[in-house]
Amino acid sequence: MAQAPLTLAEATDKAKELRAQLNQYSHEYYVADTPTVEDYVYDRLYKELSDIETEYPDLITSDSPTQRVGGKILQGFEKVTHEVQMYSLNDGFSKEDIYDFDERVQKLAGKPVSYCCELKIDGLAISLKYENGKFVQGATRGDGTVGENITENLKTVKSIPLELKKPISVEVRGECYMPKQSFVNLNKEREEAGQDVFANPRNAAAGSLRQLDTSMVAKRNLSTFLYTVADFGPMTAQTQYDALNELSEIGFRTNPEKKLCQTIDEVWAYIEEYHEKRSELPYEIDGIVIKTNEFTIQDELGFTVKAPRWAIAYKFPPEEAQTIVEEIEWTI
Ligand SMILES: NC(=O)c1cc2c(=O)c3cc(F)ccc3oc2nc1N
Repeated sequence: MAQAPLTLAEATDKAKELRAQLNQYSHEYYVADTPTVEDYVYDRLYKELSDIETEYPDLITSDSPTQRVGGKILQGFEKVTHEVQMYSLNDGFSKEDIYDFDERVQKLAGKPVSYCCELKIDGLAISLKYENGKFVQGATRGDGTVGENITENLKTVKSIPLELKKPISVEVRGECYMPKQSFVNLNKEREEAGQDVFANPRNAAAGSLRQLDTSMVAKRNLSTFLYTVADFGPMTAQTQYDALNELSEIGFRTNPEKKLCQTIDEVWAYIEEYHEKRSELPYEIDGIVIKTNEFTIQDELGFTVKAPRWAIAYKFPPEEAQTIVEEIEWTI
C-alpha cells in the first residue's frame, strides 16, 4: 500500500535517521570489511532516502550516501599546494640495504630504535583534508608540493569517509588502489568493449582518478588504506603504530597487516613473510615500508630534499604480471 507522503518535518527526521543508518552500514562494509546486513537491506533504505531527497532536495547533505554516485562532469583538475610536503620514500632492494638503513638510523638516533612495518600498497598517493569532521579536499601527490584537486572523484570512493566519527580538522595521507579482482573484471569489460586494457591495478587506479566524469569513478570500485597524519589537529598519537590505530578509530580504512618490530631482524622476517604471502593478498603490494615508530625519532632524523631519513621502502623483485592475472582467472 502506498505510504501517505511525509510532511517536511517527518521527512527531515527520517532522512537524518536513514543517512546515519546507511553510513554505518557503508562503514562496516567498505572500511571495516565486516558487513552486518545483506545488500537488499541497504538498497531498500537507500531507495527510501533517495525518494525523500527527490521529494525534498533541500534535505540533501554533503555526507548523504546518495552523493557517492557522482554524476558531475568536471572541466579539469585545479592545482592544490600541499601545506605539508608530500615526500617520496628512499628505496632498498636487498637485505644489505635494509641493515645499512638500520645502522644509519641507530647511529643518528644514538639509541636502539623500534620500527613500524607496513605493506607498501601499489596505488596512488592521496591527501585528504577534513574540517570539523567533514571531507573538504582530496588531492594527488603531484610533485610533492603541488598536486591535483580530485575531491569530487574521491567522494565516490566508498572507503573514504565523507564525515569522520569526531568533528575534528585533520589532514591525512594514504594510498588509493584498485583491488586485484576489480582490476581483472575491469580489463575483461574493456577487452569486450574493444578498449585498451590497463597494464596493472596501479595504472587502473590512476586512470580512474583522472576521469572527468565522476560517475565513471564511482563504478571502478576503488579503495584506500590511510597511513600518515600530516596535520594532527587534536590527534594524540606519539608513534606511527598508534597513529594507524587512531586513524582507524576516527573512521579511516587502515591496513591490518602492520607490525611493530623491535629489531631489524624482526623487520627482515616480516619482509620475507609478506614476500611469500604477496600473491594471496586481494590487493597489489610492491614492497614493505619500514618507519621508525617513535615520532620523536622521526623529528630528530627529519627529511632530505627528497625523502624522510626515518623510513625506507623495501621493494620486492617485480612479480611476473602474467602469474597475477592467471592466478585470479583461475579463481573466477
Ligand atoms: N604505499 C604505501 O603503502 C605507503 C607509502 C608511504 C609513503 O609514500 C610515505 C612517504 C613519506 F614521505 C613518509 C611516510 C610514508 O609512508 C608510507 N606508508 C605506506 N604504507
